[in-house]
Amino acid sequence: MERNVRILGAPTDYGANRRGVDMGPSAIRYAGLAEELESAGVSPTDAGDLAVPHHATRDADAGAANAKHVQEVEEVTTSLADAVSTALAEGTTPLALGGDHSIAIGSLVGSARDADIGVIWFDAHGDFNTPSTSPSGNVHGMPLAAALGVGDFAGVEWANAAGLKEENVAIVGLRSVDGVEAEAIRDSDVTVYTMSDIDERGVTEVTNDALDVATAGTDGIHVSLDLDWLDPREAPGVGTPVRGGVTYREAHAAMELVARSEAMRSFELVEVNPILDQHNETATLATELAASALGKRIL
Ligand SMILES: NC(=[NH2+])NCCC[C@H](N)C(=O)O
Ligand SMILES: [Mn+2]
Ligand SMILES: [Mn+2]
Repeated sequence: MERNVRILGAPTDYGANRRGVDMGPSAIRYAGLAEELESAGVSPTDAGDLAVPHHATRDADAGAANAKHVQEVEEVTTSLADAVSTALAEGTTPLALGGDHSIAIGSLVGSARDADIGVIWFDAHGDFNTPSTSPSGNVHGMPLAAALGVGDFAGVEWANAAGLKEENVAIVGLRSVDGVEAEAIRDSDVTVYTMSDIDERGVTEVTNDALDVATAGTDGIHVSLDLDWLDPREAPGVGTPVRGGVTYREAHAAMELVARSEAMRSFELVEVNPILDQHNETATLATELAASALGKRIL
């Protein structure tokens, strides 16, 4: 049966320091997302953009220094969670377009609402900070901890993805982690595959292991793809680039394994920042990787 994909734009940069990632949904659409998805044999429907609160000033309205704009993040992720769970209930695969990575809280809450899910987090970063451990106060460094209810996020209902188990979460491509954040990840039951693991074992074996972790006993998986997972040479248009990421080919290989698993129930592309990009190449890359994850084949 043909897969119907529902595109959900989440044009927010409240979770990030550098402005511009709120233009990600437009950039990804203009790069030809719908056509790319059609070439993968899926039918996309574009549900447009979620409403994001607007401020005339930003820094002055940031709120708590240890969790900047958390009010706005709550608002956006709550509506994204509803849109994701509605998309799933109506038999479509939600594809959220960020926006910064804080939107993952909404994707995870929505995807976990009526199912037991696993998660693969393709990212240079762990995004496992909490307000008390974050060096920056930027919520895009916290969504995984938020959804799992780690530390300060315990019992924070709007942020916790009900029933999501650390045992079913895999981070792939990690190469930048803060001190206390690293301890929290080590103390958790989340499985981490660093770039060194990819160097040693190859992206295929690592991704297959991550798929095993995320699918074990679950109804399906959420795939969160932060474009800074790739090397900045391939994906320059991101706010927090880190050298030493995966190549274009490695990224496609991983996405093709995601497609082959047929386990993906929800998906997101985050952290594309057109202001920092060159000729929309990072957005274009995002569309190509989405097509691979949704089953595009050469022949
Ligand atoms: N989704 C991202 N790009 N996250 C970057 C997080 C960077 C850093 N660890 C922080 O907490 O601020
Ligand atoms: Mn990242
Ligand atoms: Mn991230």
